[in-house]
Amino acid sequence: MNWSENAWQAVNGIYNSILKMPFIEELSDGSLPMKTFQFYMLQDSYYLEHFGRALALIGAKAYDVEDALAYLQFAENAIVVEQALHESYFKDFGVSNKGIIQPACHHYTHFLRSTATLEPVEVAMAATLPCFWIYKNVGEYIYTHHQAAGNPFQNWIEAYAGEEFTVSVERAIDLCNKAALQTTPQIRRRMTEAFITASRLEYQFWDAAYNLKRWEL
Ligand SMILES: Cc1ncc(CO)c(N)n1
Ligand SMILES: Cc1ncsc1CCO
Repeated sequence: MNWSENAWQAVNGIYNSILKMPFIEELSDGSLPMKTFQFYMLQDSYYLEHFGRALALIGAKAYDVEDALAYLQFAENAIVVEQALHESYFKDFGVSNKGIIQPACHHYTHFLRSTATLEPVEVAMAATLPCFWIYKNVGEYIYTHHQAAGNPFQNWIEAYAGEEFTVSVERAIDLCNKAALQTTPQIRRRMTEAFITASRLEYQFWDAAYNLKRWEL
């Protein structure tokens, strides 16, 4: 079993819990309240900015120039392509002020930022992998099992279930497997730990959006 198969097995319970979340069910059938989706989108635009910065740091630290290029391209995509999706939703919502980063987004982005800065590059690669992999699988799951006509979230679903995103995800998985193969058992274990933590934070991110969880003070 390669590193990614083993890591996915470790988060299979988290992934299955994510599929059962009310946020995902209501996103699938189109019934998610618009203000909930709006909260999510605004937080997610902050998330993608910092995710992009973390990917760029990984690109800067990568051992091979090929890996550097891949992560710099992921970084650019996260910031440019995804922001376009967000901008179009912001226009639909009439949002002019994004507000501040709320706790779940703050936690996740700072986990990515500190891991990318302080941990070995292999661990940082593993920390960013759930963002790719869980979203692709959730996007495909919704796309294949829960097509609802006239779903207002169809653009979102198609962005993550799409071919272009799949290519990036497979590349990120391959690069993590290569990194795991070339590193020490100790760092490999830390990669898995970071992968699990990021998967938990994916769950928390949706849970917080569903409950509109803001700073209490
Ligand atoms: C929180 C989160 N994780 C992953 C992705 C996928 O890019 C996203 N847009 N938002
Ligand atoms: C993981 C991810 N999410 C949005 S863009 C991106 C990188 C894909 O190239």
